[in-house]
Amino acid sequence: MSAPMEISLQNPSTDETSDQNGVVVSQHPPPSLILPQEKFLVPVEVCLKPSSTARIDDVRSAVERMLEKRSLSYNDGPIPVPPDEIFLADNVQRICVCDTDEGMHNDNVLLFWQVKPVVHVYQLSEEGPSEEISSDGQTSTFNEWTLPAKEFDGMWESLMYESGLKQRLLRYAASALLFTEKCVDPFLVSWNRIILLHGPPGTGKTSLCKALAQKLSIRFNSRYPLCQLVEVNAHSLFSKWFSESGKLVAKLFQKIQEMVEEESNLVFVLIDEVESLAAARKAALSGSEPSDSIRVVNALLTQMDKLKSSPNVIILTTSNITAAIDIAFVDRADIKAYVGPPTLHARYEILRSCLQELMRTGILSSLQDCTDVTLPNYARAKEWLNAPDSHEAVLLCKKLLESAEACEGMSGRTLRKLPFLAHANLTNHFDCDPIKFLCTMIETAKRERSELPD
Ligand SMILES: Nc1ncnc2c1ncn2[C@@H]1O[C@H](COP(=O)(O)OP(=O)(O)OP(=O)(O)O)[C@@H](O)[C@H]1O
Repeated sequence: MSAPMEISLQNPSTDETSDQNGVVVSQHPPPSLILPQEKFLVPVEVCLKPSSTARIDDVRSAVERMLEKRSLSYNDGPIPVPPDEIFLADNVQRICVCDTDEGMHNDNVLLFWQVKPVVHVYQLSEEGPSEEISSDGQTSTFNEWTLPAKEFDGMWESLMYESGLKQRLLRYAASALLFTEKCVDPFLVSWNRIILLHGPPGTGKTSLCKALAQKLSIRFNSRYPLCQLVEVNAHSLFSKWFSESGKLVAKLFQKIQEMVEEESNLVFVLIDEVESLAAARKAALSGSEPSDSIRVVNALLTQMDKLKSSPNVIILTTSNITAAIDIAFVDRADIKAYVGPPTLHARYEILRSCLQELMRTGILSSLQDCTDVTLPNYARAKEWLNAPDSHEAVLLCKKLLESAEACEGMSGRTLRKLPFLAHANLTNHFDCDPIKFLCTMIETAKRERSELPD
């Protein structure tokens, strides 16, 4: 079997090395140019093996020592554990560098001497969700997870948005937790710890909320060793047994209050389809819904208001309605972010990750002489547009861009399904050449688009 290879059209010169994106990196820092205070903080996330019983502090120190010995550039992505690091090899599942694009201004690369790594060590919870079922025995009113949870592993990285959205949410939450931590007087500076994500169906709003909670549970685990996510389905609170609904809300919030009372707990409350509250209130006011319904909405809003005074709660809400949602607490959301259908850039990245997964699993054949291909990101793909087609990777990249263009208007959910549909459309499942596959995918995309509602 041939060795793993990354695609690079660049040949590094003699005394320079090339990092995983093919960017040429000088091995020699000019220390006189960089002052220590200019170092950029780069999060490094370290996931422990499920079997590991190592102390978090010991692992953190071992990773910090290992990183000090490293002398390459920092890019988002995994860092292999060196085989001679026995303690780390025994305990660590993976080490991942994050958010380096924040610090890359014009240089397009962060060199090791420009960086101060901030190491976060965590272990995934394998408990799974615990579900609370309403007394009709059918609807689940809320799900609860201990974070970071195995189910949400990799979710943050899989979500592709216009640059800035994910970082904006992360920075907002970090500021909110810092203000709370420092006991900033809310009468003087007010902030609510409420986020509303709104936009069309299938654009990843619910996933983004869960992924954000997971990320924060990793980044803030030294301050909050226990993190929980409670997912409330707003619809299910309007039980068909109306008198039950009030009880459901009371039960739900009693549970959340108990979690919040422990000040080392960080609690995320995710309320999906928040517009159903507004709809219920409107219908109740117009007389078409029983008054019990409005009592439930009001009870919920009162409870949410109470929760806001707890410093260790972040409320995440989603809505498919993009027009203003007229309910009191959503008005108070600090961040109201519109999450729209993916742009060309995001579509390319979503399809790139799909293609890589199909190559990794052997469903599609890899490029000649490569067993493990990292396809170029969007910026590099655009640079390759004028390169000659003689290189198979260039051809693949151009086809991938063409596929992303053919998917205009599709939601992230549809895009993630498209490679599956394209595979099912192949006439010969055993001839899995990636370029032919992309041609079929373009056809499939055109057909899917023609079937989209106007
Ligand atoms: N921007 C994106 N990048 C990558 N994947 C995406 C994106 N948007 C959606 N997806 C995919 O679509 C799936 C569905 O997303 P999710 O259910 O979170 O969307 P939603 O906006 O909450 O939908 P709805 O409003 O219908 O509940 C996700 O699991 C994810 O795989």
